[in-house]
Amino acid sequence: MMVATGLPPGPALPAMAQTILSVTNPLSFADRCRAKYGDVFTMRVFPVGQVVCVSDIGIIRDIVTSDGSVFRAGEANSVIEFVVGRNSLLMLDGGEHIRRRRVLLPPFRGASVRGHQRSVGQIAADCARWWPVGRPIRLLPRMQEITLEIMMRSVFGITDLARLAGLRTLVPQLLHMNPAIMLFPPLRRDLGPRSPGGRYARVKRAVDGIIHQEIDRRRRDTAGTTGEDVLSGLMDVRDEHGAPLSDEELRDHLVTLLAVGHETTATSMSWIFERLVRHPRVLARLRTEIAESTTDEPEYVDAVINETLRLRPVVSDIARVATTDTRVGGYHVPRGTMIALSISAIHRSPDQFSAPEAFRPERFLDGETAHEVFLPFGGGPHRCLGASFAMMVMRRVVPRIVAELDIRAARPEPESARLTGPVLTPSRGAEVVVSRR
Ligand code: HEM
Repeated sequence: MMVATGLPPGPALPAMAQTILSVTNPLSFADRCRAKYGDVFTMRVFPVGQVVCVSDIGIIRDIVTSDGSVFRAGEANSVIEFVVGRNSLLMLDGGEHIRRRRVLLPPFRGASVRGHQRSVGQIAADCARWWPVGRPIRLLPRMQEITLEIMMRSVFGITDLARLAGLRTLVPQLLHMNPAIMLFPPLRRDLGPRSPGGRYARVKRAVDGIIHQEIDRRRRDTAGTTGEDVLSGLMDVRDEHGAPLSDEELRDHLVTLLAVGHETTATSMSWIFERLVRHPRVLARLRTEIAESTTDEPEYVDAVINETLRLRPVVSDIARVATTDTRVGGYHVPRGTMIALSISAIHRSPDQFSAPEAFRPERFLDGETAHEVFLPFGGGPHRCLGASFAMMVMRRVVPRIVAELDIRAARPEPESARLTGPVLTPSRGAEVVVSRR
């Protein structure tokens, strides 16, 4: 194959204009670029610089399943190391990543995840009970309340009311930081209580304090770590030398799970309702299937979840950095280049899905959808560790809400997708009106 000498072509717009378009209108901007430049093109995005965007399934599969020697996730995620810590899976690649990931896997296997089903459904019902009726509400913050509660109880296993109350206030501040802190590392310096870095450091210290209190409590607990929650599972694991995880590792893993698990799942559930209220036939069938199903998990619930993850994959792009000079799609890509692998483009490609823009959950029941091109949780060594957990949460929360509430759109126009950090969110926060059934 001929190797072109420069980076792939891409839009000539100023970097700031490309940045604004890729945040406010990511799907249609990327579609326009693809239509003009093909499946591999270069965008210029502030503050990263040149980003090679890929929407060819073969290239994506090769990069995602590679061993991390050339295309690394750790480098691509380094911007959040100051939040999640250096032991986080998000910072690692290669052998070290595989070793740590193996240690983290047991609490995320099917049987362990199923243990949380009952409490998850109850948390959803308890939260939804307080939703105001008869006027427009944004579902996104309400779904975030539900998933935060689930993370605190099922993942952290916290029961102490003061700690729960503390995290309820602090976690949103930790995760919704001032974007300037993320973009400009010098701003992270603690220059006193009123500086952005000082405020952030205070929140982080408070969250870490609560996590360490919880870890200490478990270590002191003479009954041992027999809880059902993920933290108990992590405290039980031993590495290949028989050593338990250090407090610092436990903290980094818990904050990572919170950072990547809570908003992704909440946003997916918001998109599910954003789509459902605009597709009354699908909502009606879902309601009937839930009411009449003889199993705990009607197939149609999964089909609705999957169809939403297909059209609105909350992680729309998987990021890697090339750590040596290499080739991508016949182009020379220099070391240090950021690569964005577009899940949303694959999911909406007419080559892979018939009538790709149509919201039609049935496509997941009639065998039309090939497993290899449905990638909402990524693939390869970095595939989402919490995929089963996220699916379990959505399978419990969505039917509970559908069964207990009537939901309609607050406005007829569909919500567009925009980027909030790395997550594809509905532009009006999934605005609906609910009433009790
Ligand atoms: C609908 C919800 C979710 C979606 C769509 C999602 C999607 C993803 C994707 C696409 C990746 C791969 C990133 C890459 O290859 O670089 C990923 C990684 C990850 N996810 Fe999820 N996720 C969800 C929920 C969760 C939950 C609930 C948890 C944990 C409780 C979780 C934990 C993780 C972790 C730890 C990784 C890093 C894995 C590694 O690098 O080995 N995710 N997720």
